[in-house]
Amino acid sequence: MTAPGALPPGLVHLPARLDAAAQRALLAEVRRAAAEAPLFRPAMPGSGRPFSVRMTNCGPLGWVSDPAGYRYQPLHPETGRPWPPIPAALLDLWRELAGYPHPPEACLVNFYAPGARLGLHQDRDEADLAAPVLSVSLGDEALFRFGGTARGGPTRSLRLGSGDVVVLGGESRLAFHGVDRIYPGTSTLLKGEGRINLTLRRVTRP
Ligand SMILES: O=C(O)CCC(=O)C(=O)O
Ligand SMILES: [Fe+2]
Repeated sequence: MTAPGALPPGLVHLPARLDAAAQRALLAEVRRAAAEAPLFRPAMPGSGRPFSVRMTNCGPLGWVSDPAGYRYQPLHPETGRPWPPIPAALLDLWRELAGYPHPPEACLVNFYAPGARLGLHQDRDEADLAAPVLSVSLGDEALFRFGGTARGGPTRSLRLGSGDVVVLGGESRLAFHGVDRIYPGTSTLLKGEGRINLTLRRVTRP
């Protein structure tokens, strides 16, 4: 599935960076966070078309999307409460891997049920593009597609498994990327089928 050859500069894939115990511990943290800040279904700006992915957030800021647009906000759109804190294990991972001296402000939690996908996009709602985007996968495998920084350019695919970390930094910070599909039944980490992706981002300039 993965095209041969090196990944583009700034795109780092660390397969199974978290071992099984670390994945279980992180999943327990994510469950606690989702109990406090329930998953919600975002909608596309303008059309209001619902995402197939459900989301929640941890951290001082959370990413939301609704007919009014994409934005970061400090409060959950449905409960009106602040997002729970980012799990310490994720902050440690950021310190180790981000190459950026300030903490992330948002941890977007994406839940992909079988059939969910995320179209090709750039992560560009952040003011400080010097910070990378760092994401961790938990649960079923996913087909992750990435390209360059121009829409419509060539793309390649990478299969992401549970515990994998992907960093989009440097020249790849604004690379187009998305998730074409997940592969139900390829992991036993979650109780049922599905995939969780945790995406850490610095939003504001320090
Ligand atoms: O699920 C993934 O691996 C990617 C998620 C993503 O690109 C995003 O939330 O912006
Ligand atoms: Fe993204």
